[in-house]
Amino acid sequence: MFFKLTRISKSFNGKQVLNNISFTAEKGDIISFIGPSGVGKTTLLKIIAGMETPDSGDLIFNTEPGDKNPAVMVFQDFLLFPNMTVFDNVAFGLRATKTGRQVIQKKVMEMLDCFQVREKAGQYPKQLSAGQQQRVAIARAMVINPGVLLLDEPFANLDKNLKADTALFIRNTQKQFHTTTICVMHDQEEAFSMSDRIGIMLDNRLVQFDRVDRVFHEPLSIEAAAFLGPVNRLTPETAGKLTIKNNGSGEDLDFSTGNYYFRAEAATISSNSQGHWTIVQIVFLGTNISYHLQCGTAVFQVHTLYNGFQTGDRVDLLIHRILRGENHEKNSFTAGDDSLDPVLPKTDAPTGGPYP
Ligand SMILES: Nc1ncnc2c1ncn2[C@@H]1O[C@H](COP(=O)(O)OP(=O)(O)OP(=O)(O)O)[C@@H](O)[C@H]1O
Repeated sequence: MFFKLTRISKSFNGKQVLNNISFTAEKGDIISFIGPSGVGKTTLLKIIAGMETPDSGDLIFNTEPGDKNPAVMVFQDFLLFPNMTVFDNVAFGLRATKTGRQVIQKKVMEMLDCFQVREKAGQYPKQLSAGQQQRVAIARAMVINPGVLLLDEPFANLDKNLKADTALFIRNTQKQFHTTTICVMHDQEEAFSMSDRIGIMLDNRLVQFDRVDRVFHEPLSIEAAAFLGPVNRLTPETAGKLTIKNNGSGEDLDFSTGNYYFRAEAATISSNSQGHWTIVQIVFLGTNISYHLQCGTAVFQVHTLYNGFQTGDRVDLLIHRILRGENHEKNSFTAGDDSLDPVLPKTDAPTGGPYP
């Protein structure tokens, strides 16, 4: 354990913004918290940074952050000093600790090398691209050897391609330095590509905290699954109008519980003029097409590669992988809390993709 939060709660003006948050971070972990706006992600980061005090709960560090290993937070707008060169921006924290000139020169240039902005050392922030500014901001934090690096929306100001590159870059550099890194963000793709573990925050609670693959493939609740993309809830009526493959144990599934569902990507459709399902809408998503299929009053979304279907076509629906999860209100999850067993996911299908 590197540090551990146990049952952290926080309210502002009587409104709860964090409800009983618990998790454990290991040394060198890259952890991202994702969730809708206002669920308390930045507040959580500030509590870890020591900038906010929780109303209740404990934050326990294995090695308490101090001058030699501070908890450093890089904010969304990363606030480089506009009137200082890149070199001086990165050197700022070291100068504040009265480090010698030669040591500063060496450490800063090493960091600029590592973050691939050495040739920008003499330039000012406004002469850099958004991605380069972001890298300088992280270099400025890293040069003072943080015990824990806290990144608030690190991709907020970057375009899509730059987000993907920066996510990989942050992952590789953080693994090289073995710096425990906690991020909060809206960008799911980047969270998945960058992190070892992900926490999903909904309604001011941590509803799932696990390895990236498990968060995606074994959601603990339909709400956690739905946060990552469209899901379709099965009823006895709809389940009778489609084919289910890879149903794992072969146990009878009680669709009347409403606890079974599938992701939009976990199904394929095939042409059948007598099929139960009619394509009622087609939405272009880029690589994939989102087909909206109707049967009676039910409308499901299926994401597949373009395969020439038109609105009004009748089709059959094949589900490759069914998920099971209760409403997260019932499915209370407190990761890292030794006094409680985390609720284990209950999938019926074998774990792991890819979907055929
Ligand atoms: N210092 C404060 N005083 C009063 N209310 C605050 C304070 N800080 C945050 N809040 C409120 O707490 C709630 C959670 O804010 P927070 O910034 O933690 O959410 P978030 O999940 O990071 O949102 P976003 O994704 O939009 O940045 C918001 O309603 C916000 O207005």
